[in-house]
Amino acid sequence: MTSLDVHSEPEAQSDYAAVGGGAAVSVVVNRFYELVLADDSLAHHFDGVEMARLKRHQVALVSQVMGGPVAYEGRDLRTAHEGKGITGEQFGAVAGHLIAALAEAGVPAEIIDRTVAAVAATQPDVVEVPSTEA
Ligand code: HEM
Repeated sequence: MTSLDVHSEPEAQSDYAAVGGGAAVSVVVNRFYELVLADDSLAHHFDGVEMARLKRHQVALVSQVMGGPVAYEGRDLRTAHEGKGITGEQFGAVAGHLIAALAEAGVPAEIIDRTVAAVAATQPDVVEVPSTEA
């Protein structure tokens, strides 16, 4: 290795830094909610929800799971989704929109996989009506 090898410490950077930090995460989250609200199977859940606040919390959550210097300080996810009757299918659709928004922003597949795995782990807290498919 020479002193010109700028890639000598690839693991030193968080996924958050690798994708471009807070500005990039904001772009992804804005696009994510555009896709969610355009999806007729999901949009009704967001009637009357203050989207600016929701986006702020979602940016913090995604930043945190990507290893950014941001702490999510919203409600715990079980409390936030309680009583909404969210189904396994709806959860899958929301996760799909997040993947699409990340991919559109040019986020590398490996980082998408890690981010979505962290989000998928929240399923037991969000879903109240398990998918009918086995
Ligand atoms: C894919 C995993 C999901 C994650 C990580 C997630 C994350 C979040 C977060 C961080 C908040 C903000 C909580 C707060 O403001 O304190 C929130 C709120 C909300 N989520 Fe989710 N969510 C997910 C799936 C879903 C699904 C599938 C639906 C329904 C289709 C949904 C509907 C909502 C609604 C309606 C709110 C606003 C609640 C309110 O302010 O009253 N979420 N979610």
